[in-house]
This record gives sequence, C-alpha cells and structure tokens, in this order.
Amino acid sequence: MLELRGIDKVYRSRGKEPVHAVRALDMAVEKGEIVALLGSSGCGKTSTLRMIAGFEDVSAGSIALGGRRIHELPPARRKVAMAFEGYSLYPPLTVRENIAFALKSAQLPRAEVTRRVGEIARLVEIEDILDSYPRAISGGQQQRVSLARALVRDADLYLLDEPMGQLEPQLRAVLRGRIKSLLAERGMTAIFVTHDQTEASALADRIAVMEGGLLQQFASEKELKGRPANLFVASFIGEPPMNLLDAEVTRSDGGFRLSVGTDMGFDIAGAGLDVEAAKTLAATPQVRIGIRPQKIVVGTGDVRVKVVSNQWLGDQSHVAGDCGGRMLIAVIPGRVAARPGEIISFALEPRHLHIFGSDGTYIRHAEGA
Ligand SMILES: Nc1ncnc2c1ncn2[C@@H]1O[C@H](COP(=O)(O)OP(=O)(O)OP(=O)(O)O)[C@@H](O)[C@H]1O
Repeated sequence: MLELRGIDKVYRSRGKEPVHAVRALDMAVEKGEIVALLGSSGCGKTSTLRMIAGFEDVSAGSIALGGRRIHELPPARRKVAMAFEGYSLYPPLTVRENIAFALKSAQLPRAEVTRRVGEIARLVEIEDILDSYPRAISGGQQQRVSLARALVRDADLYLLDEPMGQLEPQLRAVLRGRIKSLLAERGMTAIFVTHDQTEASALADRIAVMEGGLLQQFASEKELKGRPANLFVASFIGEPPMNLLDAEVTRSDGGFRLSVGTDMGFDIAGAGLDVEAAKTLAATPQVRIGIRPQKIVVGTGDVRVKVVSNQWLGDQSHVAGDCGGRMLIAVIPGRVAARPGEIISFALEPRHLHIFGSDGTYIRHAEGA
C-alpha cells in the first residue's frame, strides 16, 4: 500500500552544518494498517511524516502509495490527509468551515458535508464549538479540530502528528478507542507520530521505533518486547525499562557462564543456543544481558539484594534492589513485604535473559518471547 524505499532527509541551511534527519529508511505499510512512529524528540518522526505528505522533499529515495509514485507530486495530489502537530487551522474560518473545507472543495453534496462534519465532530467531542473561530478555542480543542479535519476526508492514507498530545489523559484514552474503531471500521490506513509508548501500543498494529534518523525495528508490540532487534529497542520499549547488566563470558560444560561481577552468575546451556548465537558468544568476552522487571521473582532465588524502594502502585509492586552496586527492578503483581535496607532474594532465570553484544546487536532472545 505505502512503500518507502531508501528515504534520506538532509536539512541544509546556509552557514550551518547539514542535519541528517532520516537515513536509508525502508518501510512498507499494508492497506488498513495502523502504524505508530515512535521515538524520542529529534529522531526523525515528523520529518518522515512530512515527506510522505509532501511538505518536505525527500533528499533521496522513493515513496509509492497504492502503486502511484507520489514523492514528486504536490501534497494536494497525493490523496494523503494530515493532522498537524501545530494544528494549522485557517483563522478566518469557523471550526465547522475548517472541517468542511476539503469536502466542499471536492464538491460533495451539501447534505453529505453536513452529515460527515456532524459525525466526526461528535466523535472528537467538538460539537459545541463548531461555530467558533480557531483563536477563540483552547489548544486541546484546536488539536481535535485538526484531527477531525483530517479524518473527515476521503484519502488513501491518514497521517497524524502527535494527534492527542494536548489532551487530558482521560479524554485521550476515550478518543484513542473511538479513533481506532473508526479507522478499523472504514479500513483506513494511518500512520501516527508519538513519543508515548502506551499510545503506540493502544492504537497501532505495528510500531516503527526510530532513533537518530534510523529505523531500529518495525514490528508488533509483542515482537518489540519479546524479540527486540537490538539493545536500543530492548531498553526503549517496556515499562519500567528492561534491567541491563554487563557480564563476562566464559565457557562451561558445553555451554557458557555469564558472570556479573562476583554477585551473579548464569549458566546458559549450549544445547538451547542456536549455532549463530553459540559462535558469537564463543568469540565475545563481554556482553550485556537484559531481563524484564516482570520476569524477576522476589523472595526466592540466589541473587541477594538490598531493598532500595518498594512501591505499591495499586495493582503491582515495583521493588528496587541493589546487588553489589547494580540496581535491579522487579515488578510483582501483588503486594510485597520488603522494607528499604532489608536483604531479600531475587530469582533471575537464565532462560529469561536477553543477551546483546557490546555493540548493541542481539545475540540471543529470552525463551518463550
Ligand atoms: N526545517 C528544518 N531545518 C533544519 N533542521 C530540521 C528541520 N526540521 C527538523 N530538523 C532537525 O531534524 C531532526 C529530526 O527532526 P524531526 O522533527 O523529524 O524529529 P521528531 O522525531 O519528529 O522530533 P519531535 O518529537 O521533537 O517533533 C532534528 O535534529 C531537527 O532539529
């Protein structure tokens, strides 16, 4: 449906160093799919969206939508609808006129325009401000108008830049659900930008994780969590973040022993490793190992930790423990009786360990992930 091939974006301004915002981006989005571009500030999400919409030129590469090469077309001819982070509403038009603008330009019958504007206004809860002007409404309302103006259109692709960034958490959760239903019901294809993992997981079928202008991994949330492509994705996805430790690799009994200082050691059986992972481990003296906080068991096991904090969040406990100067966080579904300063046991099972090379590439994923 949408194919990005070898996309590069370099911003050049006089007297300044060029900024390489997007690098060699390949990405294919299926028809009817909802995709999130997720990453920290400045990673190239908005640049990617603006190149697809046509508000920025590509420095290299090609973009095809439904078999049409669109990267050389002006924005209006791409059949792409975009809701902007900065809203960009027309100040002299009312909210109703802003939303109806594209439908009127497409010469839809008046009754159809009225029906569609009413329907989308109800969905994003702005019926009461349809006759107001943009300057007279709040930032959160302007954002919803911008969203309505994009979603009301007939387009092959919908691009939403931080579509709910300005909204209260409660309204955000409600709108998220409604927008997801609308997109699914109509089989709309959409890409939205966010730096909020919860939002990405709640709305998207697949998530494209970006960092430093590079696509790190494009996969479902389950895949990103269970089979992260590299250390960056492993530590970026998941709340609280994956526990990471430096470990030394030595051979033992046909397998490997991973030692974290003198405090922790894990035996990885050779039989459970694929050939590639075993070869890499044999040649790698130092690795990074990762374990999700949800996989640590508290109150049993041979890792002794000094409790740093124990927080009950209403539905789970977060227990932080210090082990020889290394912090481990465990997430437990129930309450845990452990006071700061107490020495308790954590169990970390070797099968739950993700193993990465010192350059961040993955060597082995945890079992069952
Ligand atoms: N018009 C421009 N001229 C020069 N540099 C730019 C321009 N637009 C973006 N950049 C730079 O390109 C890089 C990527 O920016 P981009 O806005 O795509 O990131 P982002 O991931 O969307 O960030 P945010 O979440 O903060 O919007 C940043 O370093 C940014 O400063």
